[in-house]
Amino acid sequence: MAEAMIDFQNVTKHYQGVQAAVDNLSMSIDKGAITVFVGPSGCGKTTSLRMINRMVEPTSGTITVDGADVTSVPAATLRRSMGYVMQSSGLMPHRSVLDNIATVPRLNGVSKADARKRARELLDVVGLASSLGKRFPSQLSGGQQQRVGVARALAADPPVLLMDEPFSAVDPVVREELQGELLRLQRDLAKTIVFVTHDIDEATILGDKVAVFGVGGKLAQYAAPEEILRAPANDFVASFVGKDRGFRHLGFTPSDGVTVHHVTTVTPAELRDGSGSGEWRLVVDDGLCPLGWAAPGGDPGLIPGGSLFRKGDSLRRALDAALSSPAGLGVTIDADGRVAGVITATEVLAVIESDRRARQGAL
Ligand SMILES: Nc1ncnc2c1ncn2[C@@H]1O[C@H](COP(=O)(O)OP(=O)(O)OP(=O)(O)O)[C@@H](O)[C@H]1O
Repeated sequence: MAEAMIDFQNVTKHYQGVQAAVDNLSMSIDKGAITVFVGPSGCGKTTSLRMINRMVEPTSGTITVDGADVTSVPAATLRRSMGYVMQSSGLMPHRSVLDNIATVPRLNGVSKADARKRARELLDVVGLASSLGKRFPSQLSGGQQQRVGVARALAADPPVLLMDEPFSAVDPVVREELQGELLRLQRDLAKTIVFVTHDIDEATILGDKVAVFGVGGKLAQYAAPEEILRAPANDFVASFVGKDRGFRHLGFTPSDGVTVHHVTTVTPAELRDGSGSGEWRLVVDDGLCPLGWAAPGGDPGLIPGGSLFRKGDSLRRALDAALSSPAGLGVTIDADGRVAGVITATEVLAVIESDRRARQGAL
């Protein structure tokens, strides 16, 4: 079993005039993992997050971090010991990017030169060019500002990172990029991350565990994302997760049962010079990497292919590859990107169906 880093024991928060923003929350957050708080607006996610670093004080109950009651540490010290990233990056507008990142180390007594050196390293860690260090926050894009926000939160190398809707103000493409970056960073850093979002897709992509909060600040379900998608605890969770949860769940289902078939390949030169064929042929370069498809018949035109599938990918990727292919055949590649064969949509669907039956039988 994973080791706990943060523990909520019967934690309740009443703001004046609000029934209960958080209602008797008890949960244990794993060390070195990403835990996502998700739920509709006003269900107490931010309040729960902020009680961890005492930006908000609970009305009752206890929170411990690494075994110590948070009230045993002065609030300001506690806050500095955890990274905090919020939606509107929260950068200081009149300070350069480097100085923003260096803020907490400076407060902790690190010399200006050392703090800036560390800030420059962190720009690289979050994928920003060092030349951006001299700019002011307003001279960066929204996505870059969020990266700086992450760098600033990491500056003092805190074991715990609190992230409150950090990617919700950027467009979907940048958001996906930032999510990928966070997962990459986390593979190296293994921080204890608590991440708030109201987007269930973001929650299932990022979370090792997901806590679904319901109306009235009650924890409705707390489990691994695949478990929440497969077996929502109640109607509220089921409706929050949405009708397409079955499809999302495929993202966690292995594709072992899908057979990879041989495919006829042809190079662009062979395609130009040769005669037609009665079947779809996969056009490949000299290194056997896929370039596209040649339709049955004599037309030498190259038709762009769909998404690619690697052995070991999820059933969702298998289905994507098969359905997005103009030939109805999902191109399978090996670890080096070379063609390994093709999969058919019919067979992928048959595996999905047998997986569904097996799961129903197990319930
Ligand atoms: N400082 C405050 N004073 C009074 N009520 C508050 C305060 N902060 C939050 N609340 C109320 O507490 C409840 C929970 O708010 P909270 O911000 O924790 O929810 P949330 O799930 O993070 O919502 P959102 O997704 O909209 O940010 C809401 O009803 C909110 O109006």
